[in-house]
Amino acid sequence: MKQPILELKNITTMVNQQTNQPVAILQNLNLAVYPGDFITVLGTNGAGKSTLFETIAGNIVPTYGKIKYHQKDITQWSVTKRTRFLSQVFQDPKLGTAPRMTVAENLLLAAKRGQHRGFHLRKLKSTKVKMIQSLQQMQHPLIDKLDLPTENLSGGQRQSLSFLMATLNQPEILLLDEHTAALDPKSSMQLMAQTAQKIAQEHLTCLMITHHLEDALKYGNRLIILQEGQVVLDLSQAQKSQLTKEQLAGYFI
Ligand SMILES: Nc1ncnc2c1ncn2[C@@H]1O[C@H](COP(=O)(O)OP(=O)(O)OP(=O)(O)O)[C@@H](O)[C@H]1O
Repeated sequence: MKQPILELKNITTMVNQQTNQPVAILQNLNLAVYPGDFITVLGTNGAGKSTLFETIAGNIVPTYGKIKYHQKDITQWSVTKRTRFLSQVFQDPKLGTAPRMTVAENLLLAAKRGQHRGFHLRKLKSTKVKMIQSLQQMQHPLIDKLDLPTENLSGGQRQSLSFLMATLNQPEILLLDEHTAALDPKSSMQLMAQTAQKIAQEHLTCLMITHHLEDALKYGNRLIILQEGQVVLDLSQAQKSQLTKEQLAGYFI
């Protein structure tokens, strides 16, 4: 029996506790994530999906409950400490990349992430050769853009870079928070294909928030639905392969 990489046990996250109207955003939430899981996360606006990710990433410390990583209690671990095993891509293409730095410099930064070393432009040349080789292997569209400042990229290209940076060091856990939502349909489809390919090739463990029911059904081996801060449905690959988009939509009515 596989052990989970990550476990959320009875997580309750309260806000406005100092007022007379405290609100529980996550309510006694339980979730076990196993190695190689690709979990699509659905839920209506305000269901607590982003709060769940913030809690996993350490930006929010839960009011009650425990978070375990390989059975170790990491509930109080800082965001920085968690970046050793965790990477994120957000909805906003402007997040996740340094705008004035070139694509190559951003990739170099990502490659050095968590290594506590200084940033040496001198090292850029040798690292760039390796980058070009791996981008060529991937037939990646950013191959011609390495010397361009990131702020000059389109939203789709920038998001593609954010994804590349987030997965460069093969994180043990990857969180994708509607990472294709701000893109036009073509760019969104391209990035989603790139995402699925990378996750499959490198056996990454991933949670992906999406509002696209088709994507939630098409990708991943599990599908969960959040409602009022709780996981109300957790479907296996076999269960979700039996579901139609219309049946899935029924859970939201
Ligand atoms: N600091 C806060 N203070 C008060 N309410 C908050 C706070 N942070 C989040 N909330 C509320 O908690 C609920 C869950 O928010 P969250 O962003 O996690 O939802 P979501 O499922 O990601 O929604 P969406 O699909 O719209 O992105 C929302 O009703 C939000 O307004």
